[in-house]
Amino acid sequence: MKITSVETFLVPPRWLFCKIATDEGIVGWGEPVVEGRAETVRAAVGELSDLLLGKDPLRVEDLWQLMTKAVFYRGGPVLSSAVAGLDQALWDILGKSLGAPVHQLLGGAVRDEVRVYGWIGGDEPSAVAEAAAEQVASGLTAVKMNAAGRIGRLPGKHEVDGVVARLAAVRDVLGDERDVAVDFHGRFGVAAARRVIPELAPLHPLFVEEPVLPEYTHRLCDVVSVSPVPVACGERLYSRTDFLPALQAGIAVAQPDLSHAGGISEVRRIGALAETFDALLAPHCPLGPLALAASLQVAFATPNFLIQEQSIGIHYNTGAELLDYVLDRAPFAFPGGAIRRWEAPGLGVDIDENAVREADRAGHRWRPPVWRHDDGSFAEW
Ligand SMILES: O=C(O)[C@@H](O)[C@H](O)[C@H](O)CO
Ligand SMILES: [Mg+2]
Repeated sequence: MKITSVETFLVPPRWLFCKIATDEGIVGWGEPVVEGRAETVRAAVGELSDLLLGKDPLRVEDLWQLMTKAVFYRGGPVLSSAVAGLDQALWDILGKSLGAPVHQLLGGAVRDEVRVYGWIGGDEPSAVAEAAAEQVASGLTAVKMNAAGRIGRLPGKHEVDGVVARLAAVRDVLGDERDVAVDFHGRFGVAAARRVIPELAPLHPLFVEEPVLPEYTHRLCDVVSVSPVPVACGERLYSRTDFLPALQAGIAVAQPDLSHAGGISEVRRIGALAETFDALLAPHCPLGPLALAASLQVAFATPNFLIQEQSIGIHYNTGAELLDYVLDRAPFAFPGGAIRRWEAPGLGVDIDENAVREADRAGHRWRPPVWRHDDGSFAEW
């Protein structure tokens, strides 16, 4: 089998899909994207396709080695995301060529369903509580909220009280049976995270996420060591070697994104590395159907797995959602808050190619918001 073409599609709300075609008619789909830089990743995919055209797509690992190493300059969000989506498409082709779902190729299923969570937004405690109620009504048993909106690196009492009040309002709606995780988004500094997390602990968040920015991973241990709540991070880490210091710092939950961290091939290895630190895998995924399917295939076959993020119904992906791009929506249903394992070959996604081509004609220009503090200086989003 030989690869004959690599195409990309810029689809709203903020994603990029790729399609690898072969001379035997089998095609594979993937999602190579980093949010806000879809066109940059699209260019990187175009350059990487030089390494793929004419090659045997079934040699997934050899092609992964080429894509990550034969470029000399390696790693980082753009290149690793480009490789990630192409890697997903290669696994899709491998599975389809063998008539097997990817999780079977990864050693077979270790679980029958994957618990999923959805994001909830809102500024005031009442707004975030309302968003939580909506997600509970949709069937989810777990949600994730931001700790705070625009906030100082060293928040004062009023701001800290606000963070606690937001989580308390959500806990009220969820009761004791459901779970809520709290995303700090790197907005707090190390000292602030050390101060705030113990105050959140009585409300039992499932984990706190990105308490420090990825560039301060060398300070992560100072947060983990005083945190009564499990610490998670990884959406802005792109490889095994990026995860090593975070795991050494003691994170409990590793959150590689299947579309950022080198795809199925590398996230599989990040999961194994995490296991040697007694850490769990909970892939990041505010993305589309291919990224979610790749995450689920890994989850079905990974023992040290916790929970999966998914973007259905979240409000910041406005105008389109992942179900718009699939012909068969049934696999993405989450009765009881969990997605059941399904056995279609490859990634198991029935892509609506017409919808994808149509969406690409409109494209998108999604960018992260730019925030400022009251004094006019830059604020972390
Ligand atoms: O954990 C999450 O889903 C968020 O931190 C998103 O990754 C961020 O808004 C960029 O998409
Ligand atoms: Mg996050």
